[in-house]
Amino acid sequence: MGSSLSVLASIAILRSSFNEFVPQELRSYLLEFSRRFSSEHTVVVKESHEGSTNHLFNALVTYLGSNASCTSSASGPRRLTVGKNESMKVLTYGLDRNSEIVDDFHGVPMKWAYYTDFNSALHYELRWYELRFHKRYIDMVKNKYLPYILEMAKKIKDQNRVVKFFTTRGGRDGWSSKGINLDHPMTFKTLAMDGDLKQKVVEDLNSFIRGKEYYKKIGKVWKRGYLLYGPPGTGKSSLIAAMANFLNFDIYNLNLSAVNSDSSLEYLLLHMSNRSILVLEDIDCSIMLQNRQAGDHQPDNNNQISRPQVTLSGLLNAIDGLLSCCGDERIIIFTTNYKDRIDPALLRAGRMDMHIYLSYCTFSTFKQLAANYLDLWEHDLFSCVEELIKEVEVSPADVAGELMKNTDPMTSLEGLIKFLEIKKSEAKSLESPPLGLQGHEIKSELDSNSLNEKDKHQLRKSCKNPDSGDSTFQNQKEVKSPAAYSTSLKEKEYTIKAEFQPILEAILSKHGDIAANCSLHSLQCRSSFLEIVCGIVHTLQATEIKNLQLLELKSMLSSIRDLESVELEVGWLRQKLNKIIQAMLPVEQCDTLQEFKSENIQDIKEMGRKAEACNADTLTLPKDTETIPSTDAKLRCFSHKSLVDGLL
Ligand SMILES: Nc1ncnc2c1ncn2[C@@H]1O[C@H](COP(=O)(O)OP(=O)(O)OP(=O)(O)O)[C@@H](O)[C@H]1O
Repeated sequence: MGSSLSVLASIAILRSSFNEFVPQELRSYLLEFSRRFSSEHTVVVKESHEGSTNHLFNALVTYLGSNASCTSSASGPRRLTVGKNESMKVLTYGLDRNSEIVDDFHGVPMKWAYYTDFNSALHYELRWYELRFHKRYIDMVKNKYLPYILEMAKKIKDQNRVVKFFTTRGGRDGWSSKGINLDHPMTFKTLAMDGDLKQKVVEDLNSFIRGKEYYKKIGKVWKRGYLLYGPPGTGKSSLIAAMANFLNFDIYNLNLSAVNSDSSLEYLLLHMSNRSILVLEDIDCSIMLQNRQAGDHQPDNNNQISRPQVTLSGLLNAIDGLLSCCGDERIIIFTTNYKDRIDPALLRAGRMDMHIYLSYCTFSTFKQLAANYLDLWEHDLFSCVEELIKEVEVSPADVAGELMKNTDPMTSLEGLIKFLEIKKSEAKSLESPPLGLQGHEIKSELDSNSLNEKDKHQLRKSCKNPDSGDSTFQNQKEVKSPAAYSTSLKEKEYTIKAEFQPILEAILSKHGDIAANCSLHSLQCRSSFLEIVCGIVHTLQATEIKNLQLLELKSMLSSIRDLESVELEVGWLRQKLNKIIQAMLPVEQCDTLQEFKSENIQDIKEMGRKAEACNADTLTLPKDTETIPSTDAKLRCFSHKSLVDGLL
């Protein structure tokens, strides 16, 4: 055994010395001569092929390098190169020049050697691989082995590459050029998800990845869509990171509201790489798609030109039109806090293949979080957490936040229990609000986009009867205490006057984040604008309609138009105001007519006196033109009279 090894070693040394010391021309000649009498076939793979990069050569660098790093037998190479590339997660190996390796393919030895030669005239290093195998395997090499190398090299690269994160701010600007490394540590192991949902997602991803042939067979583009929905902090972004880490797919995060046309969207999609995840977060509020099907520039009903954006049809085409065929292994993910606000066309099967609901924290989710954060699988306090968590709605993010506060399990769990108890009492106080107007009443008043008969009746009544107290908007003093809303306001992060907080909460809970699409980016500016909205609602609530001046309402309307010009979604308030103004117009007219009437009664009396003085009836008008009313005046007098009569 020992002697045969030393013979093999000597042969290897002789061969490499031959390669190193015998000039290339002579080597080629001798090799060519020996091949004539050999049963072996040789295939040469050069670095460049027909003037361009040879992908097979690059695949061999990866494939043979990976094989060489695992081979420790005598068939392995004598010298290896090793390095760490920025785009790779691991060390990568390669054959050093004049090294050889034998790869076993279905029991057939495939003998590889790597050579280099420096061309001093061109100052260029030629590099190539040579494969030697028995002649009878020529078909196997051509049809199976070489394609296998291409596929395996791709797999090895895909497994080891660093996941990148790309983002964009505008369409034509394209994606951030190199992307940044996605260092998100979330994996399916650390992601807390209920029951077998996690398993189902993993299986779905696996069958998608393995499904290339299947997709080809059924004539479907190799892509998959997921809709992730659920309250804030339930793990939608974490699930995306876990998917990207699991598949080693790059993430392309697209803020649709920053893309200003369908063609810009096309441009972005065409410039995404394969094996990537396109993420459209908060799809319900990143863009108003429903009414934007006709074109990029859609004037709204106030004759204002809205900022050009992507249309619904543009987005649909991007997801499953011809455009979607321009890539392979693509995943598209929509996230939303409000599934019901998404156009059904976007959700149908084939576009969004799997709808995944991320729920508030359950006991099972909590246990996974406790294992992650505290290395804790059982504890006496778990039963207490289990009882509380059934009764309150807290997100995994909230629970994770509490568990992170202390590394001591007991202190951490006690902190969490305290937090859950506070949440529970907050929820109770919301269920039984103080006397007077309740939050949902404000909501329902603000909700109705059109005045129904009851509204009109109430409006008329409140205009006629100042003391009825039955106005459309109730006094703000009666609204729930701000404390009851503090948590959700904190989540939205807007900072506004304390007195407006309940109003903002009511607005956000009904209409969602109306500032989500706002063209102003800082929270401070958005908060100031939201404060204006709250101010208008407050005035409407606190003032009897009869005391509101038309002028004041019109000035509110123009403020709302300004707010809409910075993309604040206050259409609901504009419509309400318009209705109020329209309903108030007859009242205003009535006031004018009253004034008109009393003026004309004076006129009529005056004319009567003049007629008596002239000793003539009202139809025989005085000759004196200065005292005779003009035809216009007569007509006015009659029409006033008829109007006055009508009013009296
Ligand atoms: N299911 C979960 N498993 C593990 N950690 C979680 C989970 N959900 C939330 N977290 C923790 O809470 C943080 C915030 O969660 P994440 O951003 O994923 O929620 P989200 O649903 O995307 O929220 P939003 O709707 O506000 O964007 C995460 O960084 C993670 O630490």
